[in-house]
Amino acid sequence: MNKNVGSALSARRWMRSAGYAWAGLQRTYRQEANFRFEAWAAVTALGLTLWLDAPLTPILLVCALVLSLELVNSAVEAAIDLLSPGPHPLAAAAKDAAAGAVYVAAFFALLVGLNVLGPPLWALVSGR
Ligand SMILES: Nc1ncnc2c1ncn2[C@@H]1O[C@H](COP(=O)(O)OP(=O)(O)OP(=O)(O)O)[C@@H](O)[C@H]1O
Repeated sequence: MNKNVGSALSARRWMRSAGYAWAGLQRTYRQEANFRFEAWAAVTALGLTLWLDAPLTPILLVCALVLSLELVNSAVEAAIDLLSPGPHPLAAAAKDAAAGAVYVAAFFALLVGLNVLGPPLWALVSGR
């Protein structure tokens, strides 16, 4: 196959996959209150980081981790609801573990946030 035709096809495939991913993000944002809360918490944390001129990389990483895990948690919930509409101990185990992953990430994200943003915020409010 001509090299240019090949790259045009992969670019089109990539655009189509990105479209599905964007639809997944929008659907999760509409349907999951936790995802909306975490998305706005991430926007706030990033805004504060830029305003305080604090290190951006750890905040970017923990925001990406929490939001990605919430998306995976939503995917697990949807798959379990499809596969096991009635109660089942394995369905509970899968959903609880996926939810646990989000909480572990959120807990450590909170610690990173306090560690990175706490000192400059404290200096600002205490006037030091
Ligand atoms: N099919 C099932 N069988 C057994 N237990 C289930 C089942 N579905 C849900 N559960 C239990 O209920 C809990 C809540 O599940 P649910 O699907 O309602 O998620 P949720 O708490 O509404 O999450 P979110 O708020 O993110 O949508 C699960 O963690 C699990 O313990």
